[in-house]
Amino acid sequence: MSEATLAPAAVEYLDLPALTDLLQRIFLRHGTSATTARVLADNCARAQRDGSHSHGVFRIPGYLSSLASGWVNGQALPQVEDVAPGVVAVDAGGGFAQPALAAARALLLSKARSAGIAVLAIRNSHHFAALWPDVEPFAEEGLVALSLVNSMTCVVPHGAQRPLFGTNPIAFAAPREGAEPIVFDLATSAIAHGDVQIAKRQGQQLPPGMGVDRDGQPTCDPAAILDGGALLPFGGHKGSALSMMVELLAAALTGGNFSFEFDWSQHPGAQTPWTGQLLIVIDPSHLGGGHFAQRSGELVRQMQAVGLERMPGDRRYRTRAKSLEEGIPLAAAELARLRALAGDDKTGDD
Ligand SMILES: NC(=O)C1=CN([C@@H]2O[C@H](COP(=O)(O)OP(=O)(O)OC[C@H]3O[C@@H](n4cnc5c(N)ncnc54)[C@H](OP(=O)(O)O)[C@@H]3O)[C@@H](O)[C@H]2O)C=CC1
Ligand SMILES: O=C(O)C1=NCCCC1
Repeated sequence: MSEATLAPAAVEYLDLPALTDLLQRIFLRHGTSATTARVLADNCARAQRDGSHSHGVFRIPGYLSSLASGWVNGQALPQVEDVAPGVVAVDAGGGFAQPALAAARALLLSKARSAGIAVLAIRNSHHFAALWPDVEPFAEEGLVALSLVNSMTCVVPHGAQRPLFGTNPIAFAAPREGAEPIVFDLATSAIAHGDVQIAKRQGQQLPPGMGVDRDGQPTCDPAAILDGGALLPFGGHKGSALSMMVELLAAALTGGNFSFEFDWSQHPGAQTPWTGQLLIVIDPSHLGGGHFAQRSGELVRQMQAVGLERMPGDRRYRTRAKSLEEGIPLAAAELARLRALAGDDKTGDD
């Protein structure tokens, strides 16, 4: 059937509280604690609201199969350690990274405000989400935040023969006077693993330069990358160096696993990387005369004056505004699957 004769997929709209509630009930029904269900649902619903499609509801089956396989502990109680005036550590207990961050957040914030800078080292944790939700709220409170998390071996270091690094994202958020925070959040691979999975599902080819097949040959076929192939770092040796830095800061520094160190082969269905995460939070009121938000606003104005039309984060903020106005669009079939997973549809297959 040609595209022109295809009926548009049916779409339904939920507001943020309704989607969060639905996702929370799914997590609860599949073995997480109430806190973990609340934190993950909030994270995932906000990703969907902002159009972070590779890390929104697309991830729910992976969360659930990882829980079902016993790979990740949905009941873990994060242990927060007050290490030094500017250092907080958390042992996530083999649970998710986001509840660990939530448990340590107040202490991290008060240390950053009093010392000017504070570091949070999360270890023994699973991060399966977008990274911007971890940093953006700090910038909304006037702080600068940087976070790094490593994932699972699927990226060939520049100049190497086989994969070793994860897709290892870096997210940064800074306050800006009179506007939303400046935020970027990017995988250090040429493309996120989730986007390769989505391309495969949709039968699309990738642009050149994203990955290699099982023989190390360049390919645009997402299936060849996922089936024994690998991704490449973005920007050659430069992205590769940043990915190495993420391994060092998110794993070696926190006490977490490198992307190549965990073995999930005995847990069919496991998809969540068991690694570590680092967050650095700076209170700019201690530095630079305390005018950081004005200065960042000035920088953006100058970037616009030389022709910049789109800042990192603009697409998300636009999608967020549209979602708040119209509701969060979800394919009707996807929403039906989510409702079945929550037990809302007693005839549904979950
Ligand atoms: N948990 C994990 O282990 C992993 C998670 N991820 C997540 O995957 C997600 C997607 O990553 P990735 O595919 O690298 O992200 P993208 O390449 O889509 O975007 C990266 C950043 O660049 C911005 N951007 C994109 N296009 C432009 C442009 N033309 N001009 C200016 N800025 C632009 C984006 O802003 P905007 O958001 O507004 O589009 C975003 O901040 C991230 O949320 C990341 O955290 C990735 C790897 C591993
Ligand atoms: O898209 C990615 O790349 C990843 N996202 C979640 C964790 C695994 C890697």
